[in-house]
Amino acid sequence: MDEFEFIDAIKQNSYKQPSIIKGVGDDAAVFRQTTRDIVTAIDTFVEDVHFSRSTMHPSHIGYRALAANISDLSAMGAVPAFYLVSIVIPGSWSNEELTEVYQGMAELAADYRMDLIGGDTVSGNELTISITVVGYVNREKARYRSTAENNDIVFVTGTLGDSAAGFHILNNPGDYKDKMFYQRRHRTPDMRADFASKLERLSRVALNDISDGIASEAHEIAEASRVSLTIYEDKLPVSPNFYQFSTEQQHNWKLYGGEDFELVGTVAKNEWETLKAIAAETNTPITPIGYAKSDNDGKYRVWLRARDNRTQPLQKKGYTHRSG
Ligand SMILES: Nc1ncnc2c1ncn2[C@@H]1O[C@H](COP(=O)(O)OP(=O)(O)OP(=O)(O)O)[C@@H](O)[C@H]1O
Ligand SMILES: Cc1ncc(C[n+]2csc(CCOP(=O)(O)O)c2C)c(N)n1
Ligand SMILES: [Mg+2]
Ligand SMILES: [Mg+2]
Ligand SMILES: [Mg+2]
Repeated sequence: MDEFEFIDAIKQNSYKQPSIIKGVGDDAAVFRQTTRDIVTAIDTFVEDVHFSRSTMHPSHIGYRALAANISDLSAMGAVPAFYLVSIVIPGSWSNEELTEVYQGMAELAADYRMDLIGGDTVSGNELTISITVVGYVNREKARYRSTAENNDIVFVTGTLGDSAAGFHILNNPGDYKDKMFYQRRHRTPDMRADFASKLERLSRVALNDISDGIASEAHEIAEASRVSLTIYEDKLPVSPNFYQFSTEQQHNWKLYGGEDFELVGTVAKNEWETLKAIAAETNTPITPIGYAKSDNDGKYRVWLRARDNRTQPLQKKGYTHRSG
């Protein structure tokens, strides 16, 4: 299959989004928008950095690459609409495997009526997938990291540390409780897009998605909003059998593991009940885990409070690609 046959094989025959004017097949795609604001993001996934063939089937690789991007749209409160895929393909990947990568993306895209409207195909040394996503929000309704305020409640969706646990299990085969659950959370993470877009009913909410670990993302909210956050360690939600892992693994995975693609945010106390109602409507577990304070020394810290009330600064560490 040459480049052109490959593009032919992966392209959609019809589009679901009414705003599309030109999809795959020209020099660029065209869509029209008059009333809503457009939200766009890109994330890149590299073999042996973000995924490996030993722990992921090709369809999981596609699924998770698109999932991570939908997660960024969700963190903006946007409804997903389009995606474009740039792929670098090494000779060692077969046509069947590449088709499965795209099928993994298409499976998740179908849940959100997303259309594949373009991309780029080149050969190279490591399988590398960059996905650009486009979504919509109603005017002025994009949700930013920078809007947390004094006395807000800090909340998180779902459970933390499952993806890192799943990655550990895939790399260290053995007997584990809920093995399939953890593997699924790593390979095909749950999306919070429906919950996130309904948050437009709130007058204000700060949002960030958890790709690097809640420690890192909580700092991003604190710094962008110029507030300090206090998080209660024993309130951080974990899955029922998470206790099977060592204390150190639990601590590291839930705070710094990343790739859970849950949402962390802050909301005013008087809108907590509305937030809970939206969570119930969309079957989204949410947990209050702490609070925001503006009375600080200009450092905008994140504090971690242990069960015995001892409070320490939470380090802004997680999975980072470049240091120094
Ligand atoms: N190479 C780059 N060139 C231009 N802008 C960039 C580049 N890398 C990141 N950015 C921008 O920096 C901001 C933060 O990006 P970052 O990738 O940290 O966010 P994220 O996607 O939420 O996190 P993650 O990549 O861990 O999922 C975004 O506005 C992003 O578009
Ligand atoms: C083979 C393999 N090695 C390591 C990891 C773990 N990992 C990779 S990137 C990342 C953080 C998010 O990255 P980004 O900031 O690029 O979104 C994490 C936790 C993995 N999933 N697969
Ligand atoms: Mg990014
Ligand atoms: Mg993000
Ligand atoms: Mg991201």
